[in-house]
Amino acid sequence: MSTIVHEVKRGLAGVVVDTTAVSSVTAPATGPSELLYRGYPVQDLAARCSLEEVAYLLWYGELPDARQLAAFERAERAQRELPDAVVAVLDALPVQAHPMDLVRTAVSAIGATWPTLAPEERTREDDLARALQLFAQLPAVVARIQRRRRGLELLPLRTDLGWCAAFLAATFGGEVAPEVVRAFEVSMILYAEHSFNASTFTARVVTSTLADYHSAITAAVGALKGPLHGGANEAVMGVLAEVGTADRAAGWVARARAEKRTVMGFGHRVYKTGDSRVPTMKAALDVLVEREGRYDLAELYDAIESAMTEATGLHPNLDYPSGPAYALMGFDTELFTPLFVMARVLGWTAHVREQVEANALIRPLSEYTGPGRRTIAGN
Ligand SMILES: CC(=O)SCCNC(=O)CCNC(=O)[C@H](O)C(C)(C)COP(=O)(O)OP(=O)(O)OC[C@H]1O[C@@H](n2cnc3c(N)ncnc32)[C@H](O)[C@@H]1OP(=O)(O)O
Ligand SMILES: O=C([O-])CC(=O)C(=O)O
Repeated sequence: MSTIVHEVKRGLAGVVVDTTAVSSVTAPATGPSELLYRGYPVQDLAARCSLEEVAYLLWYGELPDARQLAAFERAERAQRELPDAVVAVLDALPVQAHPMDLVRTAVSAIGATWPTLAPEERTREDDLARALQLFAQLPAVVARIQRRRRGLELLPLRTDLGWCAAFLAATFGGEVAPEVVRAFEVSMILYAEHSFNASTFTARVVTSTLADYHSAITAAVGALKGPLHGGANEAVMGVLAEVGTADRAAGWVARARAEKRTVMGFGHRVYKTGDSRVPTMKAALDVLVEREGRYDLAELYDAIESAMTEATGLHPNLDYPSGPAYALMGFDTELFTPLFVMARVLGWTAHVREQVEANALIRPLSEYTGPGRRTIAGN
């Protein structure tokens, strides 16, 4: 009997599994990397567009004109209130449950308020209606989780404000300063999409079985929770707290290296010369540092980055600046990855549709390494 030996690509590293027109990540071995959403550099989108415009771009392929944007915003604002059934599910769960567990449950519960369609009944319009409702309602879910954790009275989502400003107002109350809203919006635009990362790939795997939209997104939330992926923005705060002060950074990094520890917020599967999104997010963080006078945090941030790059050659990824930025905005650390979900639902949706429209079941092979053929004892 001949044994077939497959070439094993652990972690699918370097494997191109499909095409995509949603975004491109260019990461040369030397020189700067680049991220384009449907052809537009993400830095330009972050500088010039609202999150709603970026949502439209990712889902429809083009930036909206004024009329299209107004209609999109109107439809989004009209759906911000959570269905009673979803509120009941969320409020029945422990207040101190991890917010990612609550968000994952909320996505699934929102999905259960929609009818299940046979695969042949599924349409692009219906999926995008589900996606728009989820995008509109995630701010209510996350604001509710944050305020319940703090024992604060819940606030309704205002409909006279854009998605970012309405979310921040519902989370923190009162008028949120425009520079804080802008820093938050930049983070959302940077987090919105990143090709075949683990959570997006998860959404595509689930979609490839012809499962529904909310099943794909619920699974993607689960994949994002892990600290090697979206959970790193939460875990970065542990690194900053452990190091404590800038003068301790070099010694801490040397010890982490000796202990072969993974330092959260550094390294990337694709970017090896630096994450193209980091400078834009660092500039947003700097605005918040200036506003809050937290120069100690900025010094600590820089000291860890320098020590890591010098000792390991690893560069920060987007989670490194976004973690402290969310802390300075006033979110609990456990809320950081749910914020990532709120943005990445845009990219997941675009990929779900791309997968549906040119589907091939995703089912790789494995190389078996267990015992050879054997007989059950006594037979
Ligand atoms: C928005 C995002 O999701 S970005 C990613 C967020 N995740 C993190 O910040 C978690 C920390 N980073 C990591 O664990 C990794 O860099 C990953 C998982 C992101 C990428 O990992 P991979 O592509 O598999 O890189 P790989 O593990 O091959 O790393 C190459 C080498 O660098 C080391 N390395 C990579 N990242 C780190 C890190 N953050 N800290 C310490 N060492 C690291 C690895 O141990 C490995 O060393 P070795 O060759 O001696 O074994
Ligand atoms: O692409 C990746 O592997 C992780 C990442 O940066 C993202 O999802 O934004």
